[in-house]
Amino acid sequence: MISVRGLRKHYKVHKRPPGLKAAFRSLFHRDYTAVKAVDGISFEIRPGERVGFLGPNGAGKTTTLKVLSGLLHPSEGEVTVDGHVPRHREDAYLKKIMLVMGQKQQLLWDLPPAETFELNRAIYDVPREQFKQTLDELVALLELGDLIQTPSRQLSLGERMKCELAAALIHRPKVLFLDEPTIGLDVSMQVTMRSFIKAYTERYGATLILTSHYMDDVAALCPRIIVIDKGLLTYDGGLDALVQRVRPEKRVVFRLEKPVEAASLASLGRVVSHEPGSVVLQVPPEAVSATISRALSSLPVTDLTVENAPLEEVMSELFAENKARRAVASGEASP
Ligand SMILES: Nc1ncnc2c1ncn2[C@@H]1O[C@H](COP(=O)(O)OP(=O)(O)OP(=O)(O)O)[C@@H](O)[C@H]1O
Repeated sequence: MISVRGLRKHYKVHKRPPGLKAAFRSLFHRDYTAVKAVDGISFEIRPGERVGFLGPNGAGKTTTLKVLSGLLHPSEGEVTVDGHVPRHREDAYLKKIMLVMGQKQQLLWDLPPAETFELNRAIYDVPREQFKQTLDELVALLELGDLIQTPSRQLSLGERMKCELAAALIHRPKVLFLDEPTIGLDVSMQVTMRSFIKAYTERYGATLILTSHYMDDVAALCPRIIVIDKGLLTYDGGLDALVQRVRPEKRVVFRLEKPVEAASLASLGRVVSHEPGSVVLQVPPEAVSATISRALSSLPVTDLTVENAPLEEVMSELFAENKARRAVASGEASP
């Protein structure tokens, strides 16, 4: 469905030193440097897959999504989506995809979302009957109700994001590019958006590429993740496999009937947190059952759960690993 081979996107950026003299000189002679936003990445995505596209700030995620949706031309490499070359921006292609960027809006500011929906219906040439059916579904699934008749400028951020998503789905795209769709939303709105996106992709067999700095979005939606860092692909595989590779240790969470002394925990494992009513230990996977049986005989345990490390920690550890590897590589490269 999506094929990316050797994609590079380098931006040419004008650089000049500060000061009036430099400003004057730059009128006649401009110096440029290349920003390697994406520097040779390849991946394939099958129809109906949901993939998290992750990386630290400035990694090249948005740039890649813009290339995939045809807004930017690649500097090098081959990209196809469902047999189309995105940069040709054929009508047939634009009818199959959608791009929603959490920080950009397409809703008409002074008019109700219903007007944007109608405009998109006309742009995408959606038959009236299908439009009505899709809109009814979207209104029900996203609980939009009367919001679609309220001027967009009067909507809260979360209400607006729900309407943004609905506007982008009016033509029932098969491929969704979602760039930070839950940014700035409160926790319950994030949950609503996630379950809606999942329901939509399952219902229509749609393919999803999602970027998000909220790991709960990724955990809820994406069995597979692709990580890029400084324009290079550093991981492509299962989310679970990444957790096992980066942070194989397990967290055992014990709920306690009464507080315990810190000294009684030291021999059980690494203490991640210690509260009056609970304690969290980090232990290697092979030591989980032994730790549990020792804890049950020495602590007033009322309940316990075994968990993986939080995804945020796994990702920040991976980014730190990548940074350290780059530092070593550049150290080795320098004389
Ligand atoms: N139009 C542009 N001109 C020059 N450089 C750009 C342009 N757009 C992006 N960049 C640079 O390209 C790099 C990748 O940017 P991009 O927006 O793709 O990153 P990102 O992974 O989406 O980051 P974030 O998580 O912060 O949104 C950054 O160094 C950014 O400064």
